[in-house]
Amino acid sequence: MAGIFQRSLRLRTALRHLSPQSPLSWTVTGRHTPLDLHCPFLPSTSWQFAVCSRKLHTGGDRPSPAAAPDRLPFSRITQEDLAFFRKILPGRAVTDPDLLESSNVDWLKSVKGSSELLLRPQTTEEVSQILKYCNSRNLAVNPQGGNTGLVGGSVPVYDEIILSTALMNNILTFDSISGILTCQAGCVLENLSLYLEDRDYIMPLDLGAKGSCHIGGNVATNAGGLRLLRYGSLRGTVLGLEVVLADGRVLDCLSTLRKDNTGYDLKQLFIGSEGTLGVITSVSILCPRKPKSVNVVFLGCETFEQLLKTFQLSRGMLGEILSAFEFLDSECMRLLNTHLKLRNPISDCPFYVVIETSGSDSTHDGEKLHNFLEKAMTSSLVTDGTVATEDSKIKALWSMRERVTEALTHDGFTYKYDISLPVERIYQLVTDMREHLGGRAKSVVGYGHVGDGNLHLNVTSPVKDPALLAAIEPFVYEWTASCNGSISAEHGLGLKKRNYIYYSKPSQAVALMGNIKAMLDPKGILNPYKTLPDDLK
Ligand SMILES: O=C(O)CC[C@@H](O)C(=O)O
Ligand SMILES: [Zn+2]
Repeated sequence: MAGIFQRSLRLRTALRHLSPQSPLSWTVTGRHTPLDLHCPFLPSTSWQFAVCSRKLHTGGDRPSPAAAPDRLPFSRITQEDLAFFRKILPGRAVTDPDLLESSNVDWLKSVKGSSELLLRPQTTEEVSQILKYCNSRNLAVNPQGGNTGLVGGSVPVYDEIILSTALMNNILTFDSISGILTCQAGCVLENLSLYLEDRDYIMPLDLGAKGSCHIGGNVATNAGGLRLLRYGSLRGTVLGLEVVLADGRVLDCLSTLRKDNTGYDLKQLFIGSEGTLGVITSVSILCPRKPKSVNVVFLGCETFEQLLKTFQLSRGMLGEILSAFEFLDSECMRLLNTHLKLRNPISDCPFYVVIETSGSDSTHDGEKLHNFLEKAMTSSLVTDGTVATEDSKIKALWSMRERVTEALTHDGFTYKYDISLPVERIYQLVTDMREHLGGRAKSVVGYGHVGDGNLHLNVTSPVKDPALLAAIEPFVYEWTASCNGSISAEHGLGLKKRNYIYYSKPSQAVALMGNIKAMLDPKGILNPYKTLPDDLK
């Protein structure tokens, strides 16, 4: 009883900060979590595949394990090739193995290539020269941005040449009337955010990895992140792209127009293509105005049903100011406590919610948030909560959600699933997975973007465990297909998930993807072994 009293007291105290008499003026700052890699290095054979010939719920075959992909017959780099690259990129054709090390391995340290050449172009013209040459010589190329991907798409699998966009980091133009930013692909997302904030705008995209990911990589993977609920996907906010095709031709679709119905919208082909159809060199993007008032609350719910009702209530009562509705479960909280020593800001609950509002009037927003929280509390939807009023606390609250991925890297080997489902089903998969595994895993955690119906299901084990993997897959994919969900909501397919594509796409669609690949990259030199399934190679 005392506990319940204390909980509601805390929320009531928090609500007082939201009264119209004390309007809020919070801002959310610095959400980037430095990437701290301490997980043991895993051998390059650590990926596991399953192949299924068509979508399961339409009556396909059961997937069966397959080996790592065979190295396709690309040429090996010769001294003449090196001389060419050194000539066109003086001092920027890197062969030192120590310098290549971090570009050869992914952020999770689960995929490791053995590339011997890293190219660092600065201009579109240089990218064009590189690809023209590689295409003529049949040299495979791995385009790389900030290398923060989670599906092994951003690193070489064998000895593909790494083409980094790191030095293509200039902002080209910014139109302060319409909020359209045009920049090179290698601009770091956080740098773009800072640039825009000085001009009263923000990026429509925000992710935990913003301190290192590149906008070109974000577009190439159609990254979702924390603001999608409010500002929509990159498919809507990217207005134009400049792309270098496999043979070196430059496709200039760098439009800054909101409306353009002159035939096919070709840029869409490259958004989410994971570097398999072309190398994105410049991006123009529509940016929202910087909100004048940003508020963050952290709430606890007893059941996922209550959490969903809280989401429904927030949509109704907060309306257009709702900018994020994220969740994590108590297992995530345990890992945050254990591995990162982050303290739960409220009392222990089975589920936690991070809600962000972004609006233009702090009094109005504070009032709305106050009424919403009052209603959520009196309807017994939330059992505890806290409201941040200072920057440091706001940052701390966001950390509880943003640093779950980092906490997981300290929990052993992690099997990661990024699933899109009808929102009312998203936690059922976690519950069913726990029951299905019956204690064989170290941790089974669920978190993600409630507002987008996107679950991040992660299963850990002390070491890589093929028997555990066999229990997780294909169960997780069959479960997802049975709800007509997607096996990749926002992380892409990369190397790790590509052979599961048939669970979420009909075979005719996959075949058409193969036709498009063959038309744009007939020799298959761009990011081989990624996105497209083995049976299309
Ligand atoms: O690590 C993951 O599974 C999710 C990473 C990211 O998409 C997030 O939403 O935090
Ligand atoms: Zn996510």
